[in-house]
Amino acid sequence: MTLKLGVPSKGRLMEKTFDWFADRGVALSRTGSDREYAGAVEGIEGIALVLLSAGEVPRELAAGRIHLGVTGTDLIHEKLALWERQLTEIAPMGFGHADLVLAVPRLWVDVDTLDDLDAAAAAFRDRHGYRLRIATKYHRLTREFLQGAGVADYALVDSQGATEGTVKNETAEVIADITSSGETLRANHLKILADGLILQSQATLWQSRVAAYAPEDEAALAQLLDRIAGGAAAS
Ligand SMILES: Nc1ncnc2c1ncn2[C@@H]1O[C@H](COP(=O)(O)OP(=O)(O)OP(=O)(O)O)[C@@H](O)[C@H]1O
Ligand SMILES: O=P(O)(O)OC[C@H]1O[C@H](OP(=O)(O)OP(=O)(O)O)[C@H](O)[C@@H]1O
Repeated sequence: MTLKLGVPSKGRLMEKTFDWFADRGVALSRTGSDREYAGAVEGIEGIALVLLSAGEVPRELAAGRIHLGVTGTDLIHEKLALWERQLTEIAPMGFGHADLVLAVPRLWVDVDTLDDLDAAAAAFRDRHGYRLRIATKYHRLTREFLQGAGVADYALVDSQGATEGTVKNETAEVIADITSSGETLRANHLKILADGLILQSQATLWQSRVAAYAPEDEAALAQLLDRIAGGAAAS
């Protein structure tokens, strides 16, 4: 058996994940051609690299097909209702910081809080005959948050990307999406509700509690946890 480590296969999360492990004496690399999803781990024996989409890491951890995985807190909390039973959080990694927020058109001058949104949602329904639409890919987290806030008069619209564009495209009035620099919200004339922070996320290393661990996997894991406990080497 080998200990399977799942990491995002491309983009900002992959590069920063590789740097984070390198700082702890574990070299992750992509092997083969640019387009081949194959990788290698050097520095600790018995670990295999699995390259996959950040969005699929939660499912693979929960199924026990990978032992360790890197992805954002947002994706774990959204996709795994029972994540605390299925996973252990090993280490927040200090990058991939993003806030999941509720945002409304900047032109809605009377709507700055969840209470305002609640009132606006009722007025919207009266005026238009259908519910205020909130576009998001974070269905569970958004529903839970709005339930906690007592906002019920809305309909979720699925948006798997370019969510901020849905307001201009008139397929939604409100969005729940992640923001980092805030540029995308600003460019799309949206503002965050004052109490509209749903979740703060960052890239995190998770361990599956349901995967099978052979003795050699336990040994590789112990070595890796030692390196992580030792922190980043001074560069
Ligand atoms: N602008 C951003 N700044 C920082 N972190 C971000 C940003 N956008 C997304 N993230 C984080 O990166 C992780 C992956 O995001 P996302 O689901 O958008 O994946 P992706 O890069 O589109 O890859 P894939 O489509 O393969 O899943 C999430 O945890 C998210 O919080
Ligand atoms: O606050 P900012 O720094 O502008 O970043 C936020 C944007 O980044 C992510 O989009 P991504 O680039 O992953 O594309 P997507 O919308 O297709 O998911 C996110 O969905 C926001 O749109």
